[in-house]
Amino acid sequence: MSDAEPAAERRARAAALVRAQQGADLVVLPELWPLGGFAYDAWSDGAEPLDGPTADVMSAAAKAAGVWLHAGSIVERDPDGPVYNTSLVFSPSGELVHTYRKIHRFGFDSGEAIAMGAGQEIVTAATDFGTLGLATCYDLRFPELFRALLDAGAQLLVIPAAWPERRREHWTLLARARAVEEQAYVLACNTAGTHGGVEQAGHSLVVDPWGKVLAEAGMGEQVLTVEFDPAEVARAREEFPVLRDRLLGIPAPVQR
Ligand SMILES: NC(=O)CCC(=O)C(=O)O
Repeated sequence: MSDAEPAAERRARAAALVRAQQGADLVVLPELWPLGGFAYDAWSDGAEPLDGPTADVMSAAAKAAGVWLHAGSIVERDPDGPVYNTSLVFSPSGELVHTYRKIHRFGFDSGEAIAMGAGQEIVTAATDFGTLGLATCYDLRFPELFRALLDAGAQLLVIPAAWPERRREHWTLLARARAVEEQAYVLACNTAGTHGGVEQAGHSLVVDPWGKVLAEAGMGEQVLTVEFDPAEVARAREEFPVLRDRLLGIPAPVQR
């Protein structure tokens, strides 16, 4: 995507791509794709409610395709608070069944970190093919969030992102790390093109619970189609039961 593409056109184009995925179980879009992850200037005017234009077209697209749809995230306008970076999950009947407000805001003392509110809730979503654990982009750097998602039953970690090209190695490395660490599938969907002039890395990837990359996109915009068996999560956890050895309550440091 390019900064020059108006949000309405981008929504229509993304909806057509979703509709074309009939037969899939789950479709995932990236973070903040309607306005752009680094397009800070567009956020205030372009923020929308949970029943706004993105939710409308995505609900219809999920229903038309008959798929579970993680529609990436929007800049959510909360009438009673700040804006949030909010992910939307639709059922195959087009119902908005889950939302997740990004917990860790990127930018340190600028950008998202000052323009948006922080989410406060861990969110999982039960589907016919397993429990999704929701996280967004910069969240990927915080393993404690993924441990909390694991404890909440997550088997497939779905991570939309707007991750820049200059840190692409971190993106692929951390996606694999989270898969190995939680013995879960990681479905990491990144933007391509430019957001607010920042070149995006693309390279969406799907990683299995052993850390094997099942598929990885290139840097440009593309639809990545991957077939895998969700039951592999239970098999991996049984065959290599590392999670049983967790120390639930790390001992306090000893003063010497
Ligand atoms: N949109 C983001 O959260 C960007 C995160 C990022 O660039 C990084 O963690 O590096």
